[in-house]
Amino acid sequence: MGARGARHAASRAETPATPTRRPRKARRDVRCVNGLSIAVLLLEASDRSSPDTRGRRKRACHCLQHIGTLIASLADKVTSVKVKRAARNGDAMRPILEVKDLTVYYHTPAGPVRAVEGVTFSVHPQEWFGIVGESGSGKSTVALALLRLIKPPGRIERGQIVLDGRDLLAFDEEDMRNYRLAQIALVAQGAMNSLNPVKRVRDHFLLALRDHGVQLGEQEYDRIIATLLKRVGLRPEVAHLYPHELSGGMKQRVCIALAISLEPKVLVADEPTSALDVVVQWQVMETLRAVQREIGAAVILIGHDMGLIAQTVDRIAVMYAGRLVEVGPTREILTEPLHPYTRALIASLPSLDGRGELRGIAGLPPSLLNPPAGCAFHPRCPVAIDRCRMERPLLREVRPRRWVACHLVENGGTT
Ligand SMILES: Nc1ncnc2c1ncn2[C@@H]1O[C@H](COP(=O)(O)OP(=O)(O)OP(=O)(O)O)[C@@H](O)[C@H]1O
Repeated sequence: MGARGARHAASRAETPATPTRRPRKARRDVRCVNGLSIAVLLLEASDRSSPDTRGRRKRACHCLQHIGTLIASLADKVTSVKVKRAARNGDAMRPILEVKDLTVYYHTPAGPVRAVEGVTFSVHPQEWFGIVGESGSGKSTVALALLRLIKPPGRIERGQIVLDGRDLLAFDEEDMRNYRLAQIALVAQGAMNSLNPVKRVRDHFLLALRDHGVQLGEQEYDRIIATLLKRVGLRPEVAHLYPHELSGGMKQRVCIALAISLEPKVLVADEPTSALDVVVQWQVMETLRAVQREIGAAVILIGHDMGLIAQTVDRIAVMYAGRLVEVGPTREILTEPLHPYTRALIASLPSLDGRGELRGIAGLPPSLLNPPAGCAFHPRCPVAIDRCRMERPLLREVRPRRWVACHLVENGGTT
């Protein structure tokens, strides 16, 4: 239970207990529904030879009235469940996060580094959305920009980051500070090194909670911290340790526990398993999956390892040289990649049976100080045509839920 959950639990505990005894009328309704007794009553009612026919008819009529009432109330319940479900589906259809035309440059003495250019995507509630690409393609810059954590010489040049209907780029610094962690939180790349080496784990939680106005007694803090640590598979005693006393995997779990402490709606995880060995990577990903299920957040999972990301996310966005080149459902992207860069990324994955050559991507990613004209991938693209060298392709929806930025991909997704 996070601090928010603790507040809810406290308010529930204050509500006086209500008696659970079922009201008499409802018991009678249930008795009436018993099909056999109704049949008997009706038969009895129609039995003219019976000495108490009128009395039995009356009882049968009452019984039918109850059935009518019960059917009406059941119909109401079904309708209300349907309405609620429709509302929920409607909510699920509405993105929790909409990023539009996000553009971030680093202003260096050599000129602006166009780290992120015109990035547009949306994420739905509880969705796992992956962003993959080679080193230097701008993934971490997107992650930092989503939380407005870009530091000089970096600057968000334009765009919108709409979280649950509110544009974060229009917030003042104080509002944004309140929103971070509470509404959108980051498990940063190398997050384990972001723990303050001279502070115990407990102090990191206290700082985060107090900074967001969670004022509690010491025991209550300890209880919440223990619950958060438990959520990520750590013992409560870990709270009293210093970061250097933790393994890499434990540090990363502490960072995840910190990020979910206020149960944000969106969790951004930038390479959460980099620098961890494969077994610990798997454990950390399991932890992330478990906490996501508990708090119901949408997760943006960022990394360069297409294989690792694809195992987890519902949709993937492929990034190249600061731009998105393809976005779509994971399965479709893996089975039928449309952009030549996505195809090259997938071809570079090792296959399970170990057969087939491992194919790297020829050439190097371009400098973002001076990106090539036209499509930034054209110098490395095996199928580039003249148009690719001159005209930059736009990200277009070529078929439902499939977005591709390539001149060679027609509408409908044929190359
Ligand atoms: N502080 C900075 N000053 C100047 N350029 C920067 C700065 N930070 C990042 N860049 C440049 O911005 C571009 C995008 O970097 P970014 O770290 O976002 O890429 P990435 O895809 O996350 O890479 P990696 O996977 O290696 O973290 C790169 O060309 C990088 O050199």
